[in-house]
Amino acid sequence: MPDRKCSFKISLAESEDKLIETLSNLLRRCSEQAKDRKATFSIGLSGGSLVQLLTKALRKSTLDTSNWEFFFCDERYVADDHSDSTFCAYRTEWLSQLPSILDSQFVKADTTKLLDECAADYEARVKVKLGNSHSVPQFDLLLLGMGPDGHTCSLFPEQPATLEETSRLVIPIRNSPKPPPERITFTLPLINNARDVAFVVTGASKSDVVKRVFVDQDKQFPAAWVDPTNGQLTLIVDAGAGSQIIS
Ligand SMILES: O=C(O)[C@H](O)[C@@H](O)[C@H](O)[C@H](O)COP(=O)(O)O
Repeated sequence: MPDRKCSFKISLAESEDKLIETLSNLLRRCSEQAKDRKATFSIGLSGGSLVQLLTKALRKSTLDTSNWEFFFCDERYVADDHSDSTFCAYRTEWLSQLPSILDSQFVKADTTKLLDECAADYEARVKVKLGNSHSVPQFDLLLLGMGPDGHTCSLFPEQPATLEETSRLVIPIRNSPKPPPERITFTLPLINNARDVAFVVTGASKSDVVKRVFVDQDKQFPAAWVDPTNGQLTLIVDAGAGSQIIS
């Protein structure tokens, strides 16, 4: 197996309840560790199935989320109230299920700006919020999903140049192979500077790509580039997604 910079842990959950418990334990650990360091807990969100899973984990955990700040590891370039918006997906879900989480706790992209400006502006917001305007800010936790093509955030295998970005922390994406075509996304320098990065991947249809990304570290898949420099990488999988990596 190729080497990693980070410490890597796999958590295999036998049922959805177990997976939610694992996710809630991760949230507890990361938020408690953050509390020892500073006033807020910064967490980067992804879309897809994570919206529901995270909602269930937060409901189960009864954690105090009042000092948490929610960012978006990627966002679709649509209006905030559009059904494609990842912010809208969380806000809609949490309004009824987690009403204690306030709108002011979301640091969202301003998609009224032109796409390039929207990405640059989000990078600036991240830097201001995380208090590091000169170097790369450090998230406490990034929660990532992975598509069947091995994409993560909005870093797609068809757009390998996005993986080579070294200066910008948030970039615009055009012609995304997965609709909608315009997006913004965190880049690897920001992702790999996080303290904790966790992938949550479910479903037997992803078992092959899970093996190729997390065991073979096959760099044709963007998710295989995630390797937090001084951080912890966790892969949370259900029995289906993990079937080819656990003997
Ligand atoms: O913006 C998007 O299109 C989604 O956020 C997407 O990137 C998602 O995170 C992955 O495809 C995994 O999604 P699932 O966990 O639902 O398979």
